[in-house]
Amino acid sequence: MQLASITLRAMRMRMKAPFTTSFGTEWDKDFILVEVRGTEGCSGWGEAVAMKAPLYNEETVGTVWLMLKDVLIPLLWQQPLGHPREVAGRFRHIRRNYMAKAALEGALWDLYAVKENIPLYRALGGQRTQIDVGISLGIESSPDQLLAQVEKHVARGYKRIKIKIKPGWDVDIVAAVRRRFPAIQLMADANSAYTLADAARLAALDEYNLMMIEQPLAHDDIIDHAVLQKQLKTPICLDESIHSVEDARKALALDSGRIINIKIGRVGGLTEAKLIHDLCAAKGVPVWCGGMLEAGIGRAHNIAITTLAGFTLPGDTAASSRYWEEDLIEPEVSVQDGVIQVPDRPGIGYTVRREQLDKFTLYSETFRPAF
Ligand SMILES: O=C(O)CCC(=O)c1ccccc1C(=O)O
Ligand SMILES: [Mg+2]
Repeated sequence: MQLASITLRAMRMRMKAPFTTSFGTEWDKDFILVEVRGTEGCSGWGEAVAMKAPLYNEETVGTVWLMLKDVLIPLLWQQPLGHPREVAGRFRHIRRNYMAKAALEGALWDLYAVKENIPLYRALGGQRTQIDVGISLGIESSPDQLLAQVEKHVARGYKRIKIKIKPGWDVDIVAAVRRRFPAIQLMADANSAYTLADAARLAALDEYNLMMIEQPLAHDDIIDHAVLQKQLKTPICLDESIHSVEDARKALALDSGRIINIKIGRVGGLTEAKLIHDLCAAKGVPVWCGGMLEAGIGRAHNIAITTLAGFTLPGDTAASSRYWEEDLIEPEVSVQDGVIQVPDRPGIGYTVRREQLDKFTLYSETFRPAF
């Protein structure tokens, strides 16, 4: 793969509504887009999912920019790349910075698929032509407001409802949602808001037939999660704690959780995401694709990875219109009866709307190989 240039864009897009988790409220979405250009003029696109502040993990929009510019892009210029699956190896000696790596690797996978004239999901070995999706609903200012959100999205056909919990917004809220919607597939995500001292409170959730409880304990823990899992009937799903297939192997060996949320950005890219998928498939552990409130390009990558056979549970990839007045891609991601039709066009399968991109670009910089 010959590269002519790489352009980074710092983006800011206003969401339709603020999104609140146990770690805070997000309204303006700041993120970085990566465009890799081949020598024949084709482009591949990637989206970095790091937030403005290090609340979900340690990366930020600022650290991603720095890593891409000073470390990762220069590594690409060193020698030509044969195939995008080599990118992860090229970056392996660089510690962490998974979201920065994933954004660049994703753009290279897209460029590769465009040049091969095949859909990205096919390049990854995906088979599904449609995927089931759920939705992640943030913390609201009252239980009634959350119930209204649940009602609205159940009516739209989302196959699974995830609600965010934190101390003080947990058992009563889950009980209220379950009382009103006895039959829906329901789960809760704590974003690391609890400790083992809360085990009894978390065990009280066993009564409500949740599909899983996502990341109840610390973002860097797999030991306490294993202790907690023994006290719960509800399966634990790990999100923040898993950054690699090695992390996944260790967590499954300890029984720290029985389901894994795979986020491409959190694990350093599509290649590592696929390795985690393959490990879990071999062990009969269900996986699903998480979300980071992505705009269209990140959303398209999530759709592509979800076509792998082991993604047996509905993920968090909701419709563009759940987040944005107007997305950056054409067509937008649409959900009908809880299903997304996977686009069969080359690359990510959606067209990037450049005029729309320019509207939300705060700053951009282009890098070229030095000869
Ligand atoms: O709708 C989405 O993209 C998923 C939203 C979500 O749950 C989330 C959003 C931002 C950061 C972390 C998480 C999470 O899965 O923990
Ligand atoms: Mg989560």
